[in-house]
Amino acid sequence: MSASVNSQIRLRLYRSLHTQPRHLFFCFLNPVFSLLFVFFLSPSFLRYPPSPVFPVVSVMVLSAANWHLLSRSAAWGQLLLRNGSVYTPASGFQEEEIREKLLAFPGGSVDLVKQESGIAVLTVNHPARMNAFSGSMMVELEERVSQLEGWMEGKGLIVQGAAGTFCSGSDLTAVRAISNPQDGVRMCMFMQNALTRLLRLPLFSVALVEGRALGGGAELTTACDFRLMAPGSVIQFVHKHMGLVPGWGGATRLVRIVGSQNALRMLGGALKVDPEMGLRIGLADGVLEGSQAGEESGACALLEAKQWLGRYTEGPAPVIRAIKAVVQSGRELPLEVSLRAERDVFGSLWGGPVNLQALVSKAKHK
Ligand SMILES: CC[C@@H](C(=O)O)C(=O)SCCNC(=O)CCNC(=O)[C@H](O)C(C)(C)COP(=O)(O)OP(=O)(O)OC[C@H]1O[C@@H](n2cnc3c(N)ncnc32)[C@H](O)[C@@H]1OP(=O)(O)O
Repeated sequence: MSASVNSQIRLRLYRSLHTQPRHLFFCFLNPVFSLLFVFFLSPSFLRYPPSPVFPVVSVMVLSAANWHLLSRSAAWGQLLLRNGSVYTPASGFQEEEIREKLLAFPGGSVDLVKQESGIAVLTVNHPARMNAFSGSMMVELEERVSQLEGWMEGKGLIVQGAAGTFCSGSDLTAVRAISNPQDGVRMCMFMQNALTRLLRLPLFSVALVEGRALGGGAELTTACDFRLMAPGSVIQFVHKHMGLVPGWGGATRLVRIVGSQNALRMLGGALKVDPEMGLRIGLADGVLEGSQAGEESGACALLEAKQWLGRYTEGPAPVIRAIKAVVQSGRELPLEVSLRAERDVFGSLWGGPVNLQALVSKAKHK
């Protein structure tokens, strides 16, 4: 197993022990049961006089196996519980039920193209409805995030909308059909899981905002590390006008990006944030030049976004992914847990091929 995979597992173990303290209890209980089993059921105890060899050797073997399994099981437990999700079956969230329901509202697609360069492009594709998320697109988004989680060569991700506009939120046809609170909350949990996992991916992600990012579309932009806005584009949390607040995690992430005062203004006033305002409040990380109009503009914007992202994704994948991993820990974890995670990620790189190569080449950072 590669060092970076190992460090990912350890990182998940930290998260798991932090967010699921009961794992600590099992870590303790499992060895205790093993010891009881060895001492009272071992053949040497069923004989007289008892020989110490079997229990001692068994305790040693079981302790090693226990440690290995337990440290892995907490991590893998977290992985099995859908790797970085907020809501799990343990917290009463039945993902399959809402998935079935969402699939009853088809239309559009969420397309993923992974490139050799380590940059992937995720396209929200439903132009007839300004790229609104149908139910099946929500399910597809979650599937694409799973694919990206398994993509060990990935360094960067561009999230865009098809046909020159970003995304107009939930498809109102689906919204009307599931307008009861129970289904609404389950849809919100499903999307919170998918978008949280999107933001936690160990690669640099950027939302390429052309045209409009409305409602859930505005929330999607906050699930990326960066936002690049094209001239004339708008990010607008229209939820207030819908008698709602954001539910896909957009408010929580927005506060972390622009601060609570700006978030209050944006949500309270359903403000239309243009590129200039986006830059001023820290929502946008860059504005595209985008002089091109018509059909060509989308391809140009994507090319520009790739070049913009290139300054962060230039270099070997393990290093790029490690950088995102330590920043992600700092974003989410308590100080001491994050410091330990940083130590482990650091340890996975120190003395590794890239590090040794850099030492040999005596790089100067002028
Ligand atoms: C759960 C709530 C929240 C969330 O998930 O967090 C949401 O996201 S709720 C959805 C919020 N979004 C909206 O309310 C968008 C409503 N639409 C508009 O404001 C406008 O359509 C537009 C996006 C500003 C575009 O306006 P314009 O350029 O004038 O085009 P059209 O209005 O003609 O739109 C073309 C076509 O697209 C359909 N459309 C647009 N958005 C949606 C949507 N979210 N759901 C379903 N359909 C949508 C629009 O109805 C037009 O279709 P036709 O009428 O069939 O031509």
